[in-house]
Order: sequence, then structure tokens, then C-alpha cells
Amino acid sequence: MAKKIGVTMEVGNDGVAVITITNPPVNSLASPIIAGLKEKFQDANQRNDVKAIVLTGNNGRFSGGFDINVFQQVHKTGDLSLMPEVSVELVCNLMEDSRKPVVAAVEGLALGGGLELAMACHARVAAPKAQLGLPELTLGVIPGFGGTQRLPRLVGLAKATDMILLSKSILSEEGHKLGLVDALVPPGDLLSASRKWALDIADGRKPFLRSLHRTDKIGSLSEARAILKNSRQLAKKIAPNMPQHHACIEVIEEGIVHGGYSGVLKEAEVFKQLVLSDTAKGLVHVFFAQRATSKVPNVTDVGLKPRPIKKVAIIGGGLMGSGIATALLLSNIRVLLKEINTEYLMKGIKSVEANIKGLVSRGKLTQDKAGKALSLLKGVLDYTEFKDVDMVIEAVIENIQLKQSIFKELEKVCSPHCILASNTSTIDLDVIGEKTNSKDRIVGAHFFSPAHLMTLLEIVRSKNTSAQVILDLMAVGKAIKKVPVVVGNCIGFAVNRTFFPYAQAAHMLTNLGVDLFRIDSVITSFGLPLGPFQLGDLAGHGIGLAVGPIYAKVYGDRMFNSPLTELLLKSGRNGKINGRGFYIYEKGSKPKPDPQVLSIVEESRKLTNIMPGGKPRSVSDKEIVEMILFPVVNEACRVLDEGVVIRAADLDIASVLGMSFPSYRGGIVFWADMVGPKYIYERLKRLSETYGGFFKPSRYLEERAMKGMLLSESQSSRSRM
Ligand SMILES: CCCCCCCCCCC[C@H](O)CC(=O)SCCNC(=O)CCNC(=O)[C@H](O)C(C)(C)COP(=O)(O)OP(=O)(O)OC[C@H]1O[C@@H](n2cnc3c(N)ncnc32)[C@H](O)[C@@H]1OP(=O)(O)O
Ligand SMILES: NC(=O)c1ccc[n+]([C@@H]2O[C@H](COP(=O)([O-])OP(=O)(O)OC[C@H]3O[C@@H](n4cnc5c(N)ncnc54)[C@H](O)[C@@H]3O)[C@@H](O)[C@H]2O)c1
Repeated sequence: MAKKIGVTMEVGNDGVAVITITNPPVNSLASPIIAGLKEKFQDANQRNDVKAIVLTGNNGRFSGGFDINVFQQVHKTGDLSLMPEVSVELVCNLMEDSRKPVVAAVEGLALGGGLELAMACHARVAAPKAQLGLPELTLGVIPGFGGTQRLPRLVGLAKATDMILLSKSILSEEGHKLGLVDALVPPGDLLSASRKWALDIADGRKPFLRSLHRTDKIGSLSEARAILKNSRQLAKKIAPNMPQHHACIEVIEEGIVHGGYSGVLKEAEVFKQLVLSDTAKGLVHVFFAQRATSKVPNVTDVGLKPRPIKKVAIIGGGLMGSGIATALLLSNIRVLLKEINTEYLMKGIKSVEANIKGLVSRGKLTQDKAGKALSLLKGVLDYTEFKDVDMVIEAVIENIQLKQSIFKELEKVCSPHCILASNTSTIDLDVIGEKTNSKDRIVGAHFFSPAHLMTLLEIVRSKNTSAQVILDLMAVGKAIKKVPVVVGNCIGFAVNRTFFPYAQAAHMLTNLGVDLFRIDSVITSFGLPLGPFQLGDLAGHGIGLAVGPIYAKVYGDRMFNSPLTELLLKSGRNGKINGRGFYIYEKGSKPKPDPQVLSIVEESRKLTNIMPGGKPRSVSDKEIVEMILFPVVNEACRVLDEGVVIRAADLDIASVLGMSFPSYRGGIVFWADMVGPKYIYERLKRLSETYGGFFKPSRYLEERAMKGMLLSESQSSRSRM
């Protein structure tokens, strides 16, 4: 059934016109809604039987803002005329400057353009716990319906810049204290209270306030300039590669110096420029790509319902097991943590406690909630209590025989409906389940470290895993605030496999004579939070050495064998874990590049002997980015070709959430498409002629480059799922 979209107006006997937005699920401001609002406000302003107006949203949500699909259309077509001219015609002229008072009745959420409409009203009445914010900067644009001007005038400049630059929303309770919300009322009274407020303004019992004309919360020009100076510093720190933060501050400043109306006009100009930026394209892509991960063909569209998962057993209380336990406990799921002996069990429980304490000390969790979470944890040393768990997540060391024997045992001790998940990062799931008769309920639950903080959950589906089990794990993932991405079974799955050339390429460049600290710095300037060497230190070089042969076995034709990791380990540099790797790690200070490591690098260079003519290769920063990330793109192509992910956008989300690839570049495939498959192919081809198989372009990349296709365009039908 087509969903009902539109704007309605009902005029009551009291002379109040209630204008209601209906566009499920979040009442986004799509073109027909904006047209409907213009029409109804014009009508209400003209009708003699209308004394006052109430604006509200249907189904308990005021509005989730401007329709982000329109941004995507603008990105596809480059056609700016798809953007409506709203900020003056509707928001200033028809609403704010109306002679009839308008009151916003806000419930659920008022975000972006939704909050901007509410701020153009002459008062705001809200239900408790409504979410209020201007998150436009997360989409690469700025507020475009006057929000840059009205929010500072309603809550003060410091609070407004904080909310806008950090895209922080607040609840209506806080909004009430700040003056953004004029009255808080129970949801059942929202409409009647708003009607009354509107009539009170009309009859002069309450003030007729136009937000854009207010100056009482702005302070003096020098105070404003001091706040904006701090904002500029904040923007430099949090968004060094993005244009919208600085642009937004300029627009706010325009309004402070030349008045709100001038600010509104500048806002529209700047909005037009930003909406076409690569940053906006990347961030809007990520917005939709993240939501698309919830749609898994033959799983979420076949009428299945997720089964309740109330109790989970975790086997192994090490780094990953304790992190996974923390994530489950924080979402009120009971956890049995199994270890091999009391000492390791206590260590595991202490890690969970430390994770939770860390959240409390950073103000992310109340003491009460921390206590409640820990009360749901029970440590065990055997399988006696496994009979009534709904799911087991195995997180023991990466050892095939051990995992196989555990799964064989689980089949006996757990109920037949229990989901059997493994957190393995490299072992084939079919191999793990080889000795069982439960292959349909064996699934990969690949969390990323630290598991209680990282949001990606790769759900690895073997050819036998049932749709019901995938759906159940997706539901658990969402319940514990992860973003589940369903991927196919292969060594490294989607993320680790795609990024295995990341460290390898860095090692190759270093062996070619490029300074390793420069490589890290170039890559962090590109936008990844950690360069390949610092990332290696964080993961631990022992792990790097252990997984190398596993990758070599299947992807050996495209491996660069660097002796550097082994040499590091030989000299006692395990990485962050023992305070020394490529960097030195001291408590309380940032990692410091260790010059002593350079002699180890020299030794490695002698062994590989790949420097041209024995002299360091000279490379530009651009070449560094290309030589490190194009091999990653190349592997992403193979992942797409083999159908390891359902759609290219899933790999974008997985790269953003699993590897912290910059979201404003849209994820690894989106970025590659922006750079151009043909250019990437030609660069790799040239590099492979000099340096061999590591850079050899994949069949998929070559094909797309030759056909002038994007990498994200219609994938091969040879899906593994
Ligand atoms: C000529 C040029 C002149 C230029 C002048 C300027 C003109 C235009 C100015 C625009 C002005 C405005 O300032 C810009 C905006 O308002 S941008 C939008 C700001 N709003 C947001 O960023 C909110 C985004 N949404 C969310 O954060 C969440 O979706 C949520 C609203 C908190 C709800 O969360 P949840 O309940 O978890 O549900 P989902 O996230 O899963 O969403 C459900 C579905 O709804 C879709 N959705 C959500 N928001 C929007 C939206 N704003 N537009 C379109 N669609 C939206 C979402 O995609 C989900 O869809 P599916 O179910 O299909 O996946
Ligand atoms: N470390 C990471 O960054 C990371 C990321 C994703 C996935 N993984 C995977 O997660 C798994 C665990 O890795 P980790 O880093 O937490 O290892 P870890 O060494 O920190 O922890 C493993 C724990 O398992 C326990 N254990 C071993 N046999 C057991 C048994 N029979 N019963 C109960 N407990 C047992 C050990 O005592 C140890 O405490 C591995 O499969 C690994 O590949 C690791």
C-alpha cells in the first residue's frame, strides 16, 4: 500500500488552524511536504476564521528534517534546482513574519529542517524526551532553513555552536531550561496546550516573539567573536578535512555582525555550494548505506521474526570475550562468561568491570546502570549452565582444533535452538563446524576491538547458516547498538581481507626507502585515524606474524613478504602491548616515533634489497596515498567480484566502521569511484610492471576501467550469500 504523504489543515471552532505533516516514518520534509506547508500557511494567513496556527507532525514525530533523498538526487544529477527556496519564502515570510501566531507542537523528534521550522514559530510546546538538534554537518551541509541564525538567538551562541558543530542533539527537558522550548507538557496534552498558547499570543496574553529578531541571548560583539574564535579552533581539530564546519561559523558570524536576515541569505548561498561538495556526497552516501545494511535479501524480506535473545554465553574472557560481554551487559542481556580456570576467569571479569568503569568515568554511563549491567554477569568454568542460553559466542584463541572441539561440545550441551557463533577473525566457519551436525546454526559474529566501543559487527554467513540465525544475530547486534553487516565466508571476511594490503603496502614503501613515520603522517592527513605502522603497533606484531601465513596460503600471489615484523619482534618490540613497537608508548602521553627503530628498518631494507639502484625511492605524498590505498581498493574489487558483500555500499560502511576509513570520503569503494576506476587501474598497472604481483590490477577492476563503469555498479551474480 502506498504510504500517505501530505500536509493537512484543520480549523477548530476556537479559530486555531492545526497544520499537520504526514510523511512516515520520520515526517521528512520532502518536496510535496514543503509545497503543502506553503499552501496551508498561505491559506491560514488569508482565512478570516483562523486566529492562530499550530504546526505539528503526525504519529508522534514532529519532523526528522529535510528529505535527504533530495540531496542524493542533487548529487546524481548536479541539478541544484531540485533544492527548494524555503528559508525566506516559507520560513521567514509565511511563518515567522505572519501576523497570526504560530506555535510548534513538538513530540518525538525535531531534527534539522524540522527543528528549524519549529524555531521559526512564535513558541514551542514540547512533550518530554523529544530529540532536538541540527545534525546537518554530519551530512556535509549546514542548516538551511535559518537554523544557523535562530538557534544562537534562542539558546545563546556558545550552546548553539556546540550543538551545530558537534551535531549534538538535546532532549526537550534541556531545551526547556535553555529557552528553546517554552513549555513541556505530557504528550496527551500537547495539542490542547499548543492551541491555548497560540490563542494566548493572539490575544496578547503571551508575547509575540520572532526568533530571528531577538538579540537578548547573543551578547556583545566582542563576546561573540571570542566564542567564534573557540569554535574555529574546535572545527580545525575535529574536522580538518571538511569544509562545512568553517563555512557554518562564517554564516553564523554574518548574522551576528549584519543581522539575522543577512545571515539567512548567506546561509542559503553557502548551502548551495556545500551541497555539491565531495564531502556532502560522501556523507549522504554513508547515511543511506548504513541504513541499507538492514536489508538482507532472503533474510529480512521473507516474513521471519527475530527470536528473543535474553541470555548469552561467551567462551573466553580475553580481550575480545570481555569486550563482547560488556556490550551485551550494557544492553541488559544476561551473560555467562566461561574461562579455563579461576585465574583467567577473574581476569576476564576484571576486564569487563574495567570497561564499564571506564564508561562511568568518561560520563557515558551512570553508576546505577553500571551496577545493573554487572549484576547480569556470571562467571563459570564449565558448560553446566549452557542448557538454557539462547546464543553462545566463542572467543577463544585462534586455534582450529580448539574451536572445532568446542563447537562439538556445544552441540551436546546447548539446546537445539541455541545459536552457535564464533568471533574468529580468520578461520573458515565451515571448518569450525566441520565436526558438528549443527551447521545451519553456526555463524560468525566478528566484533572489532575494543568490542564494547567499535560499532561494526560483521555477521559471517556460511553456505549452511540459516536465514533465521542471521536475522536473530542482526537483531542482537542492533540491540547492543552495533551496525551489523552480513558478509560471506572467506579468509579475513570483508574488512580484514580488504585491508590486508594496507600494512603490506606500507612495509613495501618503507623497504623502498620511504620514511615510515612520514607514511603514517600522510595517511592520517588523508583522514584515517592511525597510519599503518601505528595500527600495527596497536594490534600487536605477534598477531601480524601469526595471521601472515594464513593470508599467504590463499592470497599468496599478491603478498609482499616483509621481514620487518619478524625483526621487530626479535628486538622485543611487540607493539603497544609492551610499550615498544615503531613508536614508544608511555602512560599518559601520545605515542612517540622511536628513532631507534630505523636501524631495524635498515636491516629489513638490506634483506629485501628493492630500493632502485640501492637508493631510497623518492615519492610525493599523493603517491604514498595511492601506493597504500589503491591495493586496498584492488582487494575490495575482489571482495565485490566474489560476492562477499551483498552490495558495494556494505563494504563502504564496513570500511568506515571497522577501519575508521573517513566517512566524509564515503567509504573505500565510494572513494575509489570518486577517484576513478580507470585512473586507479592505470596506476596499479604501472606499479605492477615495476614491483610485481602485489599491485597487479584485479580482473574486476580491469573490466570496470575498460568499460568505463563504476566499481559500485551492479555486482557479479556469483554471490556467496
Ligand atoms: C536553490 C537552493 C537554495 C538552498 C537553500 C537550502 C534548501 C534546503 C535546505 C535544507 C535544510 C535543512 O537544514 C537540511 C536538513 O534538514 S538535512 C536532514 C537533517 N536531519 C537528519 O540528519 C536526521 C537524519 N535521520 C536520523 O538521524 C534518524 O533517521 C532519525 C530521524 C533519528 C530516526 O532514527 P531511527 O528511528 O533509528 O530510524 P532510521 O534512521 O532507521 O530511519 C528510518 C527511515 O527514515 C529515513 N529517514 C530518516 N531521516 C530522514 C530524512 N531526513 N530524509 C529522508 N529519509 C529519512 C531513513 O533513511 C530510514 O529509511 P529506510 O527505512 O528506507 O531505511
Ligand atoms: N584481538 C583482536 O583484535 C580480535 C579482533 C576480532 C576477532 N578476534 C578473534 O577473537 C578470538 C579471541 O581473541 P582475543 O584477542 O580475545 O584472544 P585472547 O588471547 O585475549 O583471549 C582468549 C581467551 O580464551 C580463553 N580460552 C582458551 N580456551 C578456552 C576454553 N576452552 N574455554 C574457555 N576459555 C578459553 C583463554 O584463557 C583466553 O583468556 C580469536 O578467535 C581472534 O581471532 C580478535
